[in-house]
Amino acid sequence: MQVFKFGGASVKDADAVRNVKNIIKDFSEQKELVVVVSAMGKTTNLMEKIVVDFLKGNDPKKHLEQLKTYHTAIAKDLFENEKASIFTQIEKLVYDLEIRLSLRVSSEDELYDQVVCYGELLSTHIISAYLNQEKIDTHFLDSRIYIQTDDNFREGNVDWNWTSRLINSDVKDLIQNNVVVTQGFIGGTINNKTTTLGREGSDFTAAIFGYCLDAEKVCIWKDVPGIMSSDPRRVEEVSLFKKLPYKYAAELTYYGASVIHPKTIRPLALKNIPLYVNSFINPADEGTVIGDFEDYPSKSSIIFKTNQAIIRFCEKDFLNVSKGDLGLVFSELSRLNIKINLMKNSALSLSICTNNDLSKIEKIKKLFDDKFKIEVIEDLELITIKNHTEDTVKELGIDLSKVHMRQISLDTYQLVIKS
Ligand SMILES: Nc1ncnc2c1ncn2[C@@H]1O[C@H](COP(=O)(O)OP(=O)(O)O)[C@@H](O)[C@H]1O
Ligand SMILES: N[C@@H](CC(=O)OP(=O)(O)O)C(=O)O
Repeated sequence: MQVFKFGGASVKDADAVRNVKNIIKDFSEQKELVVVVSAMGKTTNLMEKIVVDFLKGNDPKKHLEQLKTYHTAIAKDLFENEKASIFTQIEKLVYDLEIRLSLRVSSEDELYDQVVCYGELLSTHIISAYLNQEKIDTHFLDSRIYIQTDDNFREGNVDWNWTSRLINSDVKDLIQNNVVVTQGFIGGTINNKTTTLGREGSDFTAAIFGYCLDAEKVCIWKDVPGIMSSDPRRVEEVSLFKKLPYKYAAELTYYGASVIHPKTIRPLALKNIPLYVNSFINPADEGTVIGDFEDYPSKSSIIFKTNQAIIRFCEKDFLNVSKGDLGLVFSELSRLNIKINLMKNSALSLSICTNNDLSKIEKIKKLFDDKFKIEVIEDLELITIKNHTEDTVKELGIDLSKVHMRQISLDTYQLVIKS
């Protein structure tokens, strides 16, 4: 069996959905298939606006209306029968969401997950109904019942044992006669609360299904030809990696290559399941395959990680920083799930480059205000060059006097600059 994943860009309008249908149709005649789908276009950003509006006490009606109009317009273009049940389903989902907003929750993060999931629920309802209309026998699967997580809202941790058992108990049978369509990005807890797996987490969902079902391969369909030496939106001259070892791909995603979610590689590598990255624009093209390959690429790749901040813990009263409870700093960073993307220490300070999550940074400031003088620099970008050469560094044309942090090793060159 195989797992396909289609992200927001691949289902952003009716023509895009028709293209996805053609890709599935070509394939589904011969094979068992699970299709993981994200929210349409930029819907998740809109869902986040609904949450923010609601928390500010503003009426989210305008955004709810936008949500309904966008999905209804796509459905109108796709469905021949204007009385098809999908139209009632869209209305009902948006109505449910409105009710959901008024129900009690124990935290803002919990509310976020209960709301944001509607993007994926809308897209999968539309796509599975459309595939059925197009005579592709399709089963709609609610992934919240199968992907079991803890209640760490906004970044649920997968319970692999239950998830694997639940997926195996049903999905293996379902794929015999149907294409199974399910949501990326969302899971559920033992108390039937919805959780999410972290922004852009649908790639990870595909890897979870692939792992649990011992897939022959997982294929994520993107708007690029595959994994390139850099983000083609940022760098003009890029080349395609045809083959990548799991470890190299894991490194690229760790440094911030947004083309694959960082959690995707591990489950697949553990079972030696190849991950294909293909273009939904040119589906017949070769793309990239990530697998158990020996050869580490030697060409340079440049990775941009935006929305970064530096937290600098500086000495107070000339006390060497290393005497100032560094162990405690690391344990609090870990407790707050603050990821260290780059780190540098000196006699007088410890600097950490991390994702610019203001609420977490505020917590750190409060915790260590008495021990260190804490400085925060925001609006930064972390640039990583793998296999750097003098030329690749020069081509970036960065004024080194404006660099906030720099680290160079034999095969990796990293710097943090104002974005
Ligand atoms: N090394 C890279 N190779 C290819 N694409 C990259 C790379 N780094 C970043 N990207 C970006 O990733 C985008 C695809 O990922 P994303 O937009 O998250 O897809 P989706 O939402 O469909 O899952 C591309 O449009 C490209 O701009
Ligand atoms: N819809 C979610 C999950 C996701 O993975 O989306 P995409 O596949 O479009 O990156 C998000 O935007 O975060």
